[in-house]
This record gives sequence, structure tokens and C-alpha cells, in this order.
Amino acid sequence: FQEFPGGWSGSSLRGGTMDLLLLLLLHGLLLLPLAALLLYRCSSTFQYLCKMAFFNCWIVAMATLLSPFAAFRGRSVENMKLLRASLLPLKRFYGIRMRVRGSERLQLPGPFVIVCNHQASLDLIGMVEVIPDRCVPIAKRELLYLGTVGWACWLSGIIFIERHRRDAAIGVISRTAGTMRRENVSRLCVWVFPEGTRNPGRSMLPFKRGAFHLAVQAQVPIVPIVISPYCDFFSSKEKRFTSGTCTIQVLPRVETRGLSPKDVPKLTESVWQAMAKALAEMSMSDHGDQDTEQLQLGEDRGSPQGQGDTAESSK
Ligand SMILES: CCCCCCCCCCCCCCCCC(=O)SCCNC(=O)CCNC(=O)[C@H](O)C(C)(C)COP(=O)(O)OP(=O)(O)OC[C@H]1O[C@@H](n2cnc3c(N)ncnc32)[C@H](O)[C@@H]1OP(=O)(O)O
Ligand SMILES: CCCCCCCC/C=C\CCCCCCCC(=O)OC[C@@H](O)COP(=O)(O)O
Repeated sequence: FQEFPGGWSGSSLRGGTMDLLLLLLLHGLLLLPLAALLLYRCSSTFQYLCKMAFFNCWIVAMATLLSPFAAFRGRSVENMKLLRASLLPLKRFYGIRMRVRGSERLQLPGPFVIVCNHQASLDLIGMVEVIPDRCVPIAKRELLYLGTVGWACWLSGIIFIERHRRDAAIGVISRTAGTMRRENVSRLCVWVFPEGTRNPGRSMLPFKRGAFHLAVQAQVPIVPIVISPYCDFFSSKEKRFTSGTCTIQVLPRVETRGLSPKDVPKLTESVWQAMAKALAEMSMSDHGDQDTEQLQLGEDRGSPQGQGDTAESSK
């Protein structure tokens, strides 16, 4: 009784409240992941946001972890192997099945320019699936300012251009052409997204001409690559990201030997046409199983991209 009023009851009350709070916190901590899991299962928007957050976090984490190793080598296109290896597992995390067709067309002895359609940042997953050794992408300069990601890109030899400063961008492309011509012993390839920006639609934007000037200046072939539309499993507009299949079609190379700058508009247009045709065929249900056949027909009709066979490889 003596103990009842005063100290004991007050401290036990406070203790009780603390216990209750702790219990609630513990429940909250347990319930939060459960609620997140439930939300992930029920809401496709939440699933999309989680998957995109993971995509970006993975890139930042890989860049942060691997840049110090890449730095040992200094700025080198050989670091693209690290970049490639670090992004290759992403397709498994997302359940994206990659089908590559015509990959043998990338096995050329000399340098060449790859042009590829650009739908979303997800293109990186397709890019690392087929990018040959000693091949660097051309990227917008803004990526340089993404902390360790920018550092990793710089260390991997990625070529940066300021898209809104045309003269400076043309200067960078001319220097790149010089390097491609010079480095004939250890060849250098360049990957360009000639649309110049992401385009989530089923078709392609008109092409910028830099990639084609690059190929003509360096007198190297152009290898067009078409990534099938993601709309079956991915849409940034609708915030939808499920598992699915993606087809990557490597088209026959287009030679540029003997071409001059005045031929660039026609060259750009003919490559756009060939890629748009392949993309339209891929938009068909099974990503255009007939596409190789169609391409052969195109070649028979004397389409601008005359070389290369049509063997198919699937990964
Ligand atoms: C180490 C482990 C690391 C792990 C971490 C992982 C990190 C992962 C990150 C990976 C990053 C991947 C990177 C992918 C990034 C993708 C992108 O950023 S896409 C955006 C950048 N790409 C482009 O912009 C495409 C290239 N751009 C161009 O080609 C443009 O032509 C341009 C040079 C920028 C100029 O653009 P613009 O002026 O708008 O338009 P055009 O119609 O093309 O040209 C107008 C005019 O100029 C002539 N011209 C163009 N280029 C040249 C040239 N090189 N030489 C001479 N003349 C040129 C063109 O002919 C036009 O003139 P005309 O008289 O009308 O013909
Ligand atoms: C100190 C600053 C730290 C900032 C950290 C930022 C974290 C950034 C997170 C993730 C980086 C992911 C980079 C993925 C690069 C994807 C390449 C890409 O798709 O670029 C788009 C470009 O082709 C066209 O751009 P626009 O469509 O014109 O736009």
C-alpha cells in the first residue's frame, strides 16, 4: 500500500506505455513489409515503381562498387566489359527473355557503327546483350553528372555529346571518326541511338545524322539493330512492368565506303526505312518470326543493306 501511490504506479504506467509503443512499432515493422508485399502483388503501378527504383539503384550500386576497379585501368573501352557484366543479370531479375537474331552480323573484323532504336532506359538491358567488345555508346552529356554513374560511364570510355550544342557535338563525332580510322589494329566500334532521345512509341523518330556522318567520315559499315517494342510487358506511360520477351534483330550491315557527306541524308533515310520495316514486323504478335524471311526478300529487291546472312541465334 505504501508503495502504491507515487513512484511505483507512475513508473509502471510509463513502462506500460513504452511497452505498448514498442509492441506497436514491432508490429508496424513487421506489417510494413507485409503491406508492401501485398501492394506489390495487387498494384501494377507500385510494382512498376519498385522495379524502376531497383533498376536505378542497381546501376548506382554497380557504378559505385565497380568504378574503383575500373579506375585501376584508367579511362578505357576495356571497362565496357565490366559495365556489360554488371548489367547482364538485370534481365533475370525482371524475367525478361531475350531473343537475339542475326548476332553473327556483329562479328566483323574491322570497326563499325551500330545504330539502334531507343525506347526507354531499359534499352541498356538489350544493349549489353549484344554489344560487341571494344564498342562504346554515344551518350548525352547529362549522364556525366550522375555521381558515380557518370564516373563509371567516363571510365568506360563512353563518348559524351552536348545535344544542344551542335558544333561541339559535331566536333566530338569528327574526333571519334578519326579514332575509329586510326585504331585499325585494335578496332573501335560506336553504338548510337540515332533518334537522339527516348521514344516509347511503336515507331521511330526521324534519325539525327551524327551516326551516319560518323560512319561516312570513318568509312566504316553501319550495323542497324532493332529492339522489339516493349509494350507487351513495359510502359512508362501506363506504369506497367511485367515479365516478357524481347527480340533483338541485327540487320545486315550497310557499307559506306566511297560515300561522301552529300550522301548522308539518303543513307540516313534508307537505314531508317529498313529499321522501321523490321520494327513493324516485330510489332506483330510473335515479334515477327517471319522477319528473317522478309529481310531476305528485301535484300533480293536490292534494298540498301545488301550483305550479311540471316542465321538466327537465341539466348
Ligand atoms: C564500370 C561499371 C559500371 C556499371 C554502371 C553502369 C552504368 C550504365 C550507364 C550506361 C549508359 C549508356 C548510355 C546510353 C545513352 C543513350 C543516350 O544518351 S541517347 C542521346 C545521345 N545520342 C544522340 O544524341 C544521337 C547522336 N546525335 C546526333 O547525331 C545529332 O546529329 C547531333 C550531332 C547531336 C546534332 O543534332 P541536331 O542538330 O539536332 O540534328 P541533325 O538533324 O542530326 O543535324 C543537323 C545538321 O547538322 C549536320 N550534322 C549532324 N551531325 C554532323 C556531323 N557529325 N558532321 C557533319 N555534319 C553533321 C546534319 O547533316 C544536318 O545538316 P543538313 O545540312 O540538314 O544535312
Ligand atoms: C551527385 C549526384 C548523384 C545523383 C544520383 C542519381 C542517380 C541516378 C540513377 C540512375 C541512373 C541510371 C542511368 C541510366 C542511363 C540510361 C541511359 C538512357 O536511357 O539515357 C537517356 C538518353 O538516352 C536520352 O535521354 P532523354 O530521353 O532525352 O531524356
